[in-house]
Amino acid sequence: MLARKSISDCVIEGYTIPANTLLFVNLWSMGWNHKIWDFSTTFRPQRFLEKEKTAINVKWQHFELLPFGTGRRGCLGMLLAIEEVLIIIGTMIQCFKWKLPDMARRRRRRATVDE
Ligand code: HEM
Repeated sequence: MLARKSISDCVIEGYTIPANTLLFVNLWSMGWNHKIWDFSTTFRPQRFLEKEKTAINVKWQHFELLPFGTGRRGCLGMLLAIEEVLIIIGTMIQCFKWKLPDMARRRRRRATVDE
């Protein structure tokens, strides 16, 4: 959960936020928001590679995607983490045989048909 304190009085989308208010950013809701993401409830990692979305990255500039937070208190380990995740996933793919459990396979088939 991202949390920040407002440093001064401000108005956001018509809501007055007094200085020193603790604000929580609902990242879960942003990730599932169909106004931001097509088929937001479907597991489609390729969405990040698709043409219209390629301009969006995780490096603090695009507020629709904030796995590492943003601003002054954004994740200090982001660049290291991005490298590490690639190595970890690559190693796991190489070293194990992967398959979905039956239930997930059925759900995935249904999701593909719905699209
Ligand atoms: C996939 C891996 C990681 C994810 C998703 C992640 C995510 C996050 C998030 C969401 C925050 C809070 C940011 C905010 O409040 O705006 C954070 C803070 C932080 N992360 Fe990470 N992180 C990851 C890996 C790492 C690694 C590998 C390191 C260090 C080597 C690291 C060091 C830190 C530190 C020091 C903070 C606190 C920054 C501050 O409060 O000023 N993180 N991280």
